[in-house]
Amino acid sequence: MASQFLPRAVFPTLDSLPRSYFLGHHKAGLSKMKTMLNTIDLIIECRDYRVPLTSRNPLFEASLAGRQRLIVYTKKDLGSHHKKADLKREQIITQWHAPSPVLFSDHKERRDVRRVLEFAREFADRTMSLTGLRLMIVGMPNVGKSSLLNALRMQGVGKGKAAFTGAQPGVTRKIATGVRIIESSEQSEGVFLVDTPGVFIPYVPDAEAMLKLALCGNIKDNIISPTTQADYLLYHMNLQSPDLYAEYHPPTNEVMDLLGAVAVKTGRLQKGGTPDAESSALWMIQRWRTGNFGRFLLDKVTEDAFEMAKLEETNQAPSFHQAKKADKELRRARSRGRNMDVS
Ligand SMILES: Nc1nc2c(ncn2[C@@H]2O[C@H](COP(=O)(O)OP(=O)(O)OP(=O)(O)O)[C@@H](O)[C@H]2O)c(=O)[nH]1
Repeated sequence: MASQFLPRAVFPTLDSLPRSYFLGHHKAGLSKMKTMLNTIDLIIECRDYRVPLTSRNPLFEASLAGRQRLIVYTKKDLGSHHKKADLKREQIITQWHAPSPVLFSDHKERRDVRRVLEFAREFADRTMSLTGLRLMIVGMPNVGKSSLLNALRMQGVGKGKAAFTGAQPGVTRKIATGVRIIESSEQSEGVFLVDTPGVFIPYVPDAEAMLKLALCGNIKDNIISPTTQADYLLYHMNLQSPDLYAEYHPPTNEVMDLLGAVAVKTGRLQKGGTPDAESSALWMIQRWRTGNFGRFLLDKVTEDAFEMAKLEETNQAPSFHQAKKADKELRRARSRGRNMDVS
């Protein structure tokens, strides 16, 4: 009888992974956001549905504190199957943030976009500002801010794209002028939404969190080796079901075996017919990011998970200075060829 496949219960800790991706335009964007706060009536903070704990950026808590905020979990279509368990999970996430309002969105789903618009409309009606309401959309790089803005504008005022979007982070580099998403009415001059550049966490103490953010596309694909990301994806796919990759390989914990099979099946071969592991890894990652290798979360959602994560963050949080120093040391060590990551 064939032995039963056992997925890895934990992913090995990769201490050598970079933990920072805090770029110049992130810092500049955040400073500018702070100076604009007194002209903003409501913040829409976007987080990724697949990583509801990990895509929270503590910088926003510190910098935008005291402002009214709507939290929108984007890319719902990549994590939800619209089943009972998904609704239960969404209830738990909503409770994490009480009393702040929370919505879940797929930018292509009219109903989800309408809910965000309705929230903005009601907020505008309550505020009764004669000069119009100004909203600012913030969040990690590539979380879907500009896509949501475009969807809100299309549905709200029937106008096309106002912001560029793209599959890699860093498409929006500067804070734009507000775009109208709701027409003026008797009560107000309408609602305007200001797009902002994505801002990454200055230092991510947990290597696994960095892998999650890489897989979700919050950092560029060349920061962490694609084969390491694919290995982490394989770890999660195995926890869901090895059937997710059944057309390529039988259940396995060996990423190179799977990548070899993917390379052969998709024609990703180098000279002499050797499998191109890196390009196969990138292909796998892209496929998952478009919902074609399983739709699932990388964070575990439980009632107390949010409080626990915040507590851990307080215990772990190094200062900005420490974070920068640690990252510099790491980069130096990597360039000397020590502490290479597993791939
Ligand atoms: N499946 C799915 N993809 C989405 C959704 N929202 C955005 N995306 C995709 O995610 C990628 C990033 O979207 P953007 O809107 O450019 O993200 P951003 O947050 O503005 O990115 P930065 O400019 O880096 O800050 C694009 O490829 C979008 O098509 C969503 O709800 N579902």
